[in-house]
Amino acid sequence: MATQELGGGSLLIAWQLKNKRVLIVGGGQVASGRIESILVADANIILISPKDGLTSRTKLLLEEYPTRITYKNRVFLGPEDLVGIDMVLTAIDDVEKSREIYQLSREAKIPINVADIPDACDFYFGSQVRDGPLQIMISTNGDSPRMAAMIRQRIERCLGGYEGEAVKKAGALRSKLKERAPGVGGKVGKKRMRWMIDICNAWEMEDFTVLDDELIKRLLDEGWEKNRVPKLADIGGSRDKPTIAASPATFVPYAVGAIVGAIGCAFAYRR
Ligand SMILES: C[C@@]1(CC(=O)O)C2=NC(=C\c3[nH]c(c(CCC(=O)O)c3CC(=O)O)Cc3[nH]c(c(CC(=O)O)c3CCC(=O)O)/C=C3\N/C(=C\2)[C@@H](CCC(=O)O)[C@]3(C)CC(=O)O)/[C@H]1CCC(=O)O
Ligand SMILES: NC(=O)c1ccc[n+]([C@@H]2O[C@H](COP(=O)([O-])OP(=O)(O)OC[C@H]3O[C@@H](n4cnc5c(N)ncnc54)[C@H](O)[C@@H]3O)[C@@H](O)[C@H]2O)c1
Repeated sequence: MATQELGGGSLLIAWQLKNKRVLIVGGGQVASGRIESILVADANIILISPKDGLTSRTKLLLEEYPTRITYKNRVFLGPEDLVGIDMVLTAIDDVEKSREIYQLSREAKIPINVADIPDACDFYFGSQVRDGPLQIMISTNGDSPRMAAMIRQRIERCLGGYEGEAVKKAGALRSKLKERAPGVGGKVGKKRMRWMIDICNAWEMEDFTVLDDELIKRLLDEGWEKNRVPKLADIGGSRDKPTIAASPATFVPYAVGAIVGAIGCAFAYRR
């Protein structure tokens, strides 16, 4: 199989911004979208923009997140506004000023995005689908932001609405598993990864959404500890009814569970 030609794109990464300080210059429509993206990433915002230029969406965000956003009712002043800043985003209707802020940020080695000048960006924003911890980014690398938004809508139509919750529960299972079998790499790491892959492959994605603390404990007791891959029903869980306590007599061993799972998957993937 021929490989796709490498090049002409950008590096799509999930930048960890928690507790970092992000300067946003401008308070208009574009800035309000940037504010939301940065709040999602758990960073702190310093917003510089004269009050008369704030849109109602930006004002609402300032009201809703007073401790996460430090607001400065003025224009950008100069290098002093960049002190202690980890990332700069500008969304202002002033190209000269944007370029000036870009130069200052480069000198200070702070990564910057200038909303309307692609060649003054260290990184671009993308169109994104967000569902809890699940984020999907679409980039056309500057070729067509409108088409990026349209492709996002297509992806949204294909999703079932439960994927974010399923991912969140899989995350809860993984962290409980790591508590029982701690350590990075080595034999335990390999075994842990193998078991997580087997569980994810054997379960329907929707099944994860019903996992709670009790079911996670049972899954680890009956699955991880016994080197098995039980299905949701095997641990007393159900997508139709509330959790019931699983008695040892009702526990279906892995082999039977795998056959049922395979049939289930075959149905799930038929469209
Ligand atoms: C994805 C999204 C994310 C976001 O901004 O959060 C985003 N733009 C969105 C929408 C959008 N932006 C524009 C239109 C009008 C129609 C059109 O031009 O297509 C629409 C459509 C609409 O509003 O529906 C105008 C526009 N955009 C840029 C310029 C400057 C230029 O191109 O020179 C101009 C003025 C062009 C001119 O003057 O003609 C530049 C950039 N816009 C990017 C991102 C980066 C490249 C992303 C990529 O290519 O994948 C990049 C390079 C820099 C950056 O901003 O990071 C968001 C979709 C959110 C969503 O709905 O999902
Ligand atoms: N990248 C994109 O996706 C995209 C999409 C649409 C528009 N744009 C461009 O992004 C820019 C912002 O768009 P908008 O719709 O949010 O504009 P807007 O006019 O609604 O907002 C501009 C904001 O910048 C503030 N401002 C102006 N000069 C300032 C300064 N020196 N210091 C601090 N704040 C200042 C204004 O008070 C206002 O709040 C425009 O140039 C627009 O062409 C980019």
